[in-house]
Amino acid sequence: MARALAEAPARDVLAVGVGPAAAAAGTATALARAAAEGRPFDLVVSAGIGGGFPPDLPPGTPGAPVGTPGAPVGTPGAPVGSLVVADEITVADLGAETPEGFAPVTELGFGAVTHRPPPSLVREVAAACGAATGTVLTVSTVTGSAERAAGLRLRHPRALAEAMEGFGVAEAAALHGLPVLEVRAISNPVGPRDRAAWRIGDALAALSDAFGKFAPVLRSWNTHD
Ligand SMILES: O=C(O)c1cccc(C(=O)CC[C@H]2O[C@@H](n3cnc4c(=O)[nH]cnc43)[C@H](O)[C@@H]2O)c1
Repeated sequence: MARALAEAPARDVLAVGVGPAAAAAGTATALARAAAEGRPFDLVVSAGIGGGFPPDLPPGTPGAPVGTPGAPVGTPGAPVGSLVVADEITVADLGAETPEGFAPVTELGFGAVTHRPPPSLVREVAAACGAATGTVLTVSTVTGSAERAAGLRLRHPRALAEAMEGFGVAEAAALHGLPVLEVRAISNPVGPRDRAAWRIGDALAALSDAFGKFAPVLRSWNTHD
């Protein structure tokens, strides 16, 4: 989180735990405390590792990997080791199962399922660190099957990645009228559970490298969107 100060902006790094509820509670508490102390934040960044949806390239494309079954051909994805900056932060499993399939809470008449970070900030941060931009889903359960991956991809064709905190952080930021950004370094493919394939160390190294590259953007970014 970054604070507007007369001199260099201050940054606080907070480990808020795993999952949207812990992330929302931790973020909201920190924002409220800072505001009460007269040192409010002006930007909230949710960052961590995440699962990347494999790209579904047209058949015959050289080197085309096997993507998510059921995803429209040509759907982009996020390979392990890559970076994603969310242009949409969407909660994927907040809703109800109905005979017609999953219904998001918005269709039931409640709340929100998507937050949109400021487009210019997304563009500038992604350009600075070589990240792809797209939807990052927030889930409460790490996807562990091809069927669920395919279902998510069908409902969210723009999704590049899934993680577990972004929507919670975004809800807290929205409550405080603050812009939010989500950055994920891809540690594993979204799909059938294969714990041995997770590259957490490499993803954390990529994330820390990315912060070094886009920190100047955060410092100079003004809320002009
Ligand atoms: O299942 C395990 O053995 C296991 C071991 C270490 C970590 C985990 C996690 O589930 C970490 C969740 C943590 O990382 C983010 N994350 C990373 N990849 C994904 C994913 O494919 N789907 C959802 N979340 C993911 C998440 O934001 C959490 O903070 C499991």
